[in-house]
Amino acid sequence: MADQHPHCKIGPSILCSDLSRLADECQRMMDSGADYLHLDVMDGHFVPNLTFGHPIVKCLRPKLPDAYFDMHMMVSNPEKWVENMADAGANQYTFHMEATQDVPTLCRKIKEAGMRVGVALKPGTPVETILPYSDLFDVVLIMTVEPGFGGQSFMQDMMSKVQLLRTKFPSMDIEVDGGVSPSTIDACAEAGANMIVSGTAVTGAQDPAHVIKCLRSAVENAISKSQLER
Ligand SMILES: O=C(CO)[C@H](O)[C@H](O)COP(=O)(O)O
Ligand SMILES: [Fe+2]
Repeated sequence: MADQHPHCKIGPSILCSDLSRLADECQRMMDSGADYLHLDVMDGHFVPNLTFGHPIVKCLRPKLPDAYFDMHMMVSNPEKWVENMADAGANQYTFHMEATQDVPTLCRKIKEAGMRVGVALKPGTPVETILPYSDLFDVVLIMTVEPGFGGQSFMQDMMSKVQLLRTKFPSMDIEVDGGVSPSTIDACAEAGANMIVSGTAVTGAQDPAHVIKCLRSAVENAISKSQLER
C-alpha cells in the first residue's frame, strides 16, 4: 500500500560511547535490540567537532556483517565521500542539505553507489527547502539539536517539521536525532517520526535494552493510534 506508515526503527548513536571499543559498543547496541546503527561523521569544518571517516567504517563492517549502517555525514563537500563510504559498507548516506549546492546530483550519486539516500536539516533550515526533492531521497533527518555534539537538549519546536512531513508523506521514513530519550520520545512519536536516533540516553543507560524497548513502544503506540484514526 502506497500510503502505509513506515515501521518503527531504533538506531542508537555511538557518538558518546567508548570509541576505543567501537565494535564492541556497536555489538552491545545490536544485542540490546537496535534495528540499525547511527554513525556520526564530523569533519571539524561543517561542525566544530571531529569523529571518524570511512577507514574506520571499513574496519567495523566485518565485525558487524549484518548491521545497517546509517552514516550521518556532518561534513562540508559531502559529494567527496560517497564512493568511499559505499566501499566501506555503509547502507545509508545522510548528507546535510546545507552542505551541498546540488541536491539532485548528490542524491543520484548516492543511489548509484548502492546506498539509501538521507537528507538532513539543521534546526535553522526550513523544512520547505527539501519538498522539491522528495522523490529523490529515502529518508529525511530532522535535527533536534545543533549538529556537532551528543548530550544536548532536545528542541521540541522541531516537531512542527516532522508533523508537516508526515502529513504530506504518509509513507516516508522520517528520522529524528538529538536529545531523544524516554522523556522526549512521545513528542517525536506523536509528530510522526519513525526512525529514532538516540545516543547518550541509550549508550549511557544501565539497561540499554530497556531504553530501546521504551522508545519503540512509544513509536509503535503512536503509529497504531494514527492508523485507527484514519
Ligand atoms: O548527530 C548527532 C550530534 O550532532 C548525534 O547523533 C546526536 O547528538 C546523538 O546523541 P544524543 O542522543 O546524545 O543527542
Ligand atoms: Fe547524528
